[in-house]
Amino acid sequence: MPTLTPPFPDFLPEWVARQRWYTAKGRTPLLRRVGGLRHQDPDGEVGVETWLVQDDGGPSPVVYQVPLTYRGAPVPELEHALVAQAEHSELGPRWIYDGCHDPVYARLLLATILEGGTAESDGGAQYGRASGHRASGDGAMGAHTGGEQVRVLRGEQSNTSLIFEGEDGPPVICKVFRVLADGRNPDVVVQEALAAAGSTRVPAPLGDLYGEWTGPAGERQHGHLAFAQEFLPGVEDAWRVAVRAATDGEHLGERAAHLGAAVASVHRDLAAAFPTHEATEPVRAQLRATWRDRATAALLEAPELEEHREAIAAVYARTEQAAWPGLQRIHGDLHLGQVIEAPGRGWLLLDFEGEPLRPLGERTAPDLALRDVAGMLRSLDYAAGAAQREHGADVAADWVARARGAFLDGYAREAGHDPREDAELLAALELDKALYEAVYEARNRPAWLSIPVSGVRRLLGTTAP
Ligand SMILES: Nc1ncnc2c1ncn2[C@@H]1O[C@H](COP(=O)(O)OP(=O)(O)O)[C@@H](O)[C@H]1O
Ligand SMILES: O=P(O)(O)O[C@H]1O[C@H](CO)[C@@H](O[C@H]2O[C@H](CO)[C@@H](O)[C@H](O)[C@H]2O)[C@H](O)[C@H]1O
Repeated sequence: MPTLTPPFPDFLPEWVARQRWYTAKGRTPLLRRVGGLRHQDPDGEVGVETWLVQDDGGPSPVVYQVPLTYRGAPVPELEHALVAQAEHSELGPRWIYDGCHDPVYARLLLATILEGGTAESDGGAQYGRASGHRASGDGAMGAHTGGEQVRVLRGEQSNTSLIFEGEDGPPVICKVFRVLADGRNPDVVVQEALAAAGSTRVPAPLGDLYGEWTGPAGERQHGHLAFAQEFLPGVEDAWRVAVRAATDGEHLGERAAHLGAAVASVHRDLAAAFPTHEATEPVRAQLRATWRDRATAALLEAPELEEHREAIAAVYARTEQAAWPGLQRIHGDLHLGQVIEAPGRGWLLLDFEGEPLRPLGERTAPDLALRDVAGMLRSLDYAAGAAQREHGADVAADWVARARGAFLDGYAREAGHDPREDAELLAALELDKALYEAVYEARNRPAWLSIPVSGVRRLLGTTAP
């Protein structure tokens, strides 16, 4: 049995702990291999292996996907992605890299998806599946022959996205899910359903990788490992557009209204493609209980909000008297960073995975479409906060209110009803989102915590948006 010195337990947990996608920041991962597989490098030179590891060191067990490549010589361009340098008892010195940054892994992944390949592994098989949808302007998806340039999308993310651009086919973005959940990933399921319904508000899904691993009780679990879709090069996301506008003192105006209309159109298609439910009293009580539980958990992680405990409960209680619209499938984690502006196509929505900190069952359950509206309203507030924080901008006092107003006007026109008519619900959902954000920032970007904390305080000053 060949051995590696140092062995994986000596370097992998420490490397995982430093990754942006590691969910239990500040703790030491306690990793256990629950699946994985070896890929065959067509040139037989680079070892490619995906590790699926369960971390028992956090508040609850999390399964991570860690693709690694093994090379016999260092690659200077991959220095930033070096996981460890080790000695293999048979092969000699090995440089071990984060596979997502290594083009050899990236091309194998895309080929497995687009060619519908199967790979056997110690934890069960992995299957690639091409979706049959086509990127706009070009149909030749199978023409990806491996000659394209591959790069990793930069920026703050909970997953790792690889971009393939070249002359072999239209550009593709392939998201490698870092945190795995037992069940089909909503990002894949929802985008596929919207594309099948003919929605023009999402990029074309191109295919996915599905795999198996061993669950905590020794049971077989399975879910999506990666998702490939049409990549729209050179586009800007709405977050950049909004922060720049806030910094430059420009109002978003019609652009915000179009954004509202795009969200309303996706909601209409989601309501047609997935089951809808009436918000019966037990359902309402259940949703309120979820908000309250989340608030309790948020106060533990952001203790500066503790003094608002009762005021928060009062905002939720006010929804008891309100009329509730029906529940439907929604985006679930909608913010400005999830929307891109594509030339000639307008705003497109991305990333239907839901809030990564919530359990999968909660993320896929029908919910109020207003939750997404609340997410965008919060995000416009964030954009102003970021313009001040990051760019020292003196954002006009009415910038946020006008952007939010225009967004809601556009939504109302397209949807045929105005979310402002559901003021109590919208306030509760904005508060729930701001509390989620406080937890997210406390864990990931403590320097930004003041943005959602001020948001919570502002929301508690009034119940109207
Ligand atoms: N199909 C696409 N075309 C162009 N850019 C994209 C596409 N998909 C994602 N992006 C860019 O990547 C960013 C992150 O994508 P997202 O799906 O939100 O990943 P994550 O789950 O890691 O947050 C987006 O904000 C956008 O800028
Ligand atoms: O895009 P993700 O699915 O990883 O979403 C997570 O990270 C987001 C930060 O990138 C976080 O969004 C918060 O910050 C945004 C600015 O960076 C802001 O536009 C959003 O309104 C705010 O919620 C998101 O909550 C989190 O789930």
